[in-house]
Amino acid sequence: MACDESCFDAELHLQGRAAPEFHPVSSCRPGQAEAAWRLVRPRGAGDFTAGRLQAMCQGLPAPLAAFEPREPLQPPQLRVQWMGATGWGAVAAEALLPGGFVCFYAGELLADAEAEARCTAPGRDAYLFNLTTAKQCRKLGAEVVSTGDEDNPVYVIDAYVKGNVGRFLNHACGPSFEANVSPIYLFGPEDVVDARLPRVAFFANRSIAPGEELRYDYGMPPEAVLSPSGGVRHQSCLCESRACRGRIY
Ligand SMILES: C[S@@+](CC[C@H](N)C(=O)[O-])C[C@H]1O[C@@H](n2cnc3c(N)ncnc32)[C@H](O)[C@@H]1O
Repeated sequence: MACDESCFDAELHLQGRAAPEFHPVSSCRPGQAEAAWRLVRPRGAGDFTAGRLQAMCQGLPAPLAAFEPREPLQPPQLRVQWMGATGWGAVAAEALLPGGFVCFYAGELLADAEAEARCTAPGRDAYLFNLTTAKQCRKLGAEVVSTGDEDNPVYVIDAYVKGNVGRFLNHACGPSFEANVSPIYLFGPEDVVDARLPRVAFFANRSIAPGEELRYDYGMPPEAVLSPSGGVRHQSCLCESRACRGRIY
């Protein structure tokens, strides 16, 4: 679902630099997700309410702390800015309070295998956001048919070509002062709740001043990314945090 700039929830300042092949889409739904959304709607959806999910998630660590917000999420003003060595980044254009909503992560919704198949170039994986694994879905009380590794996501959001401001958030190793936002799986009341298809929303870990870059820990294990030939790929980290692990993956 490509759409015009009115869909974009951030003030975009691309400063004359093109973000190659990138098309902004609404942050309300992952791009192209409508068909997939219908496709995966569970037969027993009526049994599986957001309220029940919320109850079952108490005490689970983020990002599995799925919840239903009490009030509509109000997106703050963000802007996209050239950060130098780490490319484009997202910056707060207004002060954010701890726990405040930052933005969604939108993109194309893909089955995990299709997302992996797209990752032929180095760095490409960093635009994927894994949704819940079969194991996590079970923790959330859902019955899912496993199609492979229990720790692999069932679905993935790919924001490389289509996405919103969420795809511009860079990585900072955490926990640290620099990793100032966290992603949370969110099951909104207006959706047909499917444990495999949470939305991904970012929230502030602390007070954030206007002009601060927004970064989160991508949390990618060191051997998570393989090249098409099966070798392990690494990407150096430039987060400059005291907690820096030296590599994004
Ligand atoms: C999801 S994108 C973030 C937006 C990206 N900077 C851009 O210009 O489109 C992830 C990519 O940003 C860069 N990046 C993000 N965080 C970084 C970090 N801490 N150190 C080095 N590169 C980083 C890497 O190229 C990575 O593949």
